[in-house]
Amino acid sequence: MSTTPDSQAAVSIAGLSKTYAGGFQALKRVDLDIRRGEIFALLGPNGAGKTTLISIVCGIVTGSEGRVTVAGHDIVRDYRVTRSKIGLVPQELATDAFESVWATVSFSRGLFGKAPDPARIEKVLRDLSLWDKRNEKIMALSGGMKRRVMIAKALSHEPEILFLDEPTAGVDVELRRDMWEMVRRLRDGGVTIILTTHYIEEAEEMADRVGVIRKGELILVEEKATLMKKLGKKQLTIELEQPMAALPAELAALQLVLKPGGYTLQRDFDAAEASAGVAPILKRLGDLNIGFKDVHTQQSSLEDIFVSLVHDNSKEGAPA
Ligand SMILES: Nc1ncnc2c1ncn2[C@@H]1O[C@H](COP(=O)(O)OP(=O)(O)OP(=O)(O)O)[C@@H](O)[C@H]1O
Repeated sequence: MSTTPDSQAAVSIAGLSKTYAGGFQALKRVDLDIRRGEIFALLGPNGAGKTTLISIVCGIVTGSEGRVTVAGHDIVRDYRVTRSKIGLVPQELATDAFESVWATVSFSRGLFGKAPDPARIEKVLRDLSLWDKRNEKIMALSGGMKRRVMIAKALSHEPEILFLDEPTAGVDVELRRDMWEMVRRLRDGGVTIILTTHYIEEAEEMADRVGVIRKGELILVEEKATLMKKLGKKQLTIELEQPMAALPAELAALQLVLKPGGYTLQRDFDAAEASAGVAPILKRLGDLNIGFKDVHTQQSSLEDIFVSLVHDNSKEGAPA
């Protein structure tokens, strides 16, 4: 277990624990390095410790043990420096309802000691489709627009690292897609993104790497693509024209299974063998003159993987 933060990382967390005043341990010796320029998705069920982790890095909550650095700066010793490098979009919409969008976002920049920069604020508002609303009071905006304002505030001081805590909870599909697009643009512009989410689809769509946290423990950190490859499954289903009374030995040798009723053949692949496996099976059926009406494959999603990690793995601990 590492105890020295990595100064090259955007965020380096070493041996971080948090016990709240009542004695509840929300984080247990978490080690995690967030690479510069990546989109990192932190997944976990309710109460797993995601907000606690983000809040510590952003200096809102104090850790009980361990060290965190942001771009090589200690978050406690160099608080002002590290905080100015971070933009935080919290779960709760917290902003002054009576101010205009423009004033709110400009003021936010000022809080970080940055000189006014109307061109920068204009760009942020335009990128978030808020430009037309710049003179409206926050209270007059829809929920989705208010959420955009929260993001604009977080971006107003040009952070290197953006934390998004459940960014699309409760937003409609269109806004969710817009936000994903925007997050990608930010990443392409060099911003490191850390997001927490309940929507596995969001992590699947967006993340370069995924971390899974459960009961305060980081049980897995993996490239999303590797995770899908390692733990993903594919299932091939073949609907036959004529039912089979029993599975012929030639098909059993291909690890096909005959489902009750005799009309359906099935075969499970792990992700590594899946792409190569389907065609030979279909060819073999053709050679044996076995007619089929339909063939489909189903791929397990990150959701299946996540559910199995969080629920089935409680005794074994982290997977290899
Ligand atoms: N100030 C606090 N005092 C005591 N316990 C707390 C405090 N804040 C959070 N907790 C507890 O710590 C645990 C982790 O909470 P946290 O908000 O970090 O989880 P989360 O993964 O972000 O969950 P959610 O997605 O529901 O926000 C929860 O059991 C929560 O009740």
